[in-house]
Amino acid sequence: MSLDGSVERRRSEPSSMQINGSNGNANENGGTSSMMLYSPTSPSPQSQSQSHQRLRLNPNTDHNPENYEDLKLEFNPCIFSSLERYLPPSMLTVTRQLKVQYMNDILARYLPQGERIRVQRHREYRQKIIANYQPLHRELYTMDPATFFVQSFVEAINKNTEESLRSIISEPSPGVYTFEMLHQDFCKMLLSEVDNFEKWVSESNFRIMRPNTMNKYGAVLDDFGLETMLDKLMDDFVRPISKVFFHEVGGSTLDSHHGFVVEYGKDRDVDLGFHVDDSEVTLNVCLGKQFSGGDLFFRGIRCDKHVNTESQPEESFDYSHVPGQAVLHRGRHRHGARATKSGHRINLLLWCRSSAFRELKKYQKDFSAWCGECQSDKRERQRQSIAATKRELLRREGDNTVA
Ligand SMILES: O=C(O)CCC(=O)C(=O)O
Ligand SMILES: [Fe+2]
Repeated sequence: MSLDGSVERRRSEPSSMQINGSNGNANENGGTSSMMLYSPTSPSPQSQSQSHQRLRLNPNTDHNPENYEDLKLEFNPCIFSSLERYLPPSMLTVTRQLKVQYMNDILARYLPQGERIRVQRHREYRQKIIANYQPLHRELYTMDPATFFVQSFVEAINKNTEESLRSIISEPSPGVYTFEMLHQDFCKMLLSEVDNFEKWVSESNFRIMRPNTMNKYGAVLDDFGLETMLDKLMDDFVRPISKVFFHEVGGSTLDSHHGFVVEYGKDRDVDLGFHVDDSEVTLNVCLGKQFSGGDLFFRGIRCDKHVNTESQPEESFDYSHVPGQAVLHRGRHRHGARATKSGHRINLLLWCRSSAFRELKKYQKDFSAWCGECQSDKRERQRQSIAATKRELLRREGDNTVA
């Protein structure tokens, strides 16, 4: 594949696309609300033996679920109370203990023990940070649109029409959307909070998890208390935009996120190899500071099957970061970041995911609604079918003439 030259040189496995996943906390909370409504495509031996354990497709809203808070359970007690409404009628009258067993078996099928241990460890990791880290700017931890965002952005979101969104958003290349978003004061404040966090990390010798599998520097904002604020950012700001521009990849059903900062420059990461994100929609906003270089390069949108296919010249697009300005793109839009040549560049990333879209994707083969390669395959099939029809018509015409 002809990728960006500098990226090919830097990476040890240049021929295959990297999937940039989060470190240790991938999709931790994505999917719990809808997963139990679907059966796995190929059931494990364990799940086959338990295939009699079926849940209702829709919750029984007349049923009043039990409280499980007093029990020591492997999963959060709230999940049991919610899940109880999905139990088959015969299970609603059995003892609480039997219900727990039944639901526990079902939940265990979806979250294997290794995964549960990892989630538990990550929860403990976060608790350790929250118990010891003293935030510098408490006002960052609660969403305040008037101080976080520029006025034009808030107004367009408040109007919440396609027209108002289009009035502030540009699409310099298909599928790449840019707009003025963050207030300079907010950028400065977030930069100093990140500095403060990193100072605490180094002074306390705390071993932190980096944001993803490709960056050696940067920090996960969700891990030091900003999760609730970033949830609001996704729910109230990214989702309304994604509903309009990324509907076909679950833009209207984004329900979990991974929020972090990446850092480039001297003593930090230099560039970022060609990759796709573990997200349906990615929000990338430059926070500053002074820098040169660091452009994003895009090379077309692809589904899993076509992720390593050639890109077309018209799919190449370079974007220069501007502090405060947001770039919004599909996670499957192949991209990377060129070397930051001088100064220090820090960007806020919010990988937004849709558990509903991920479930649906398992049953789909044709992604021509958004994958560039599926689209050209489809065009080719249509071209061949038209050519075959024309040949057939000509043949019949010939037959008629002879007759
Ligand atoms: O450095 C950038 O701006 C890109 C970061 C990115 O693509 C990512 O973290 O997934
Ligand atoms: Fe990325």
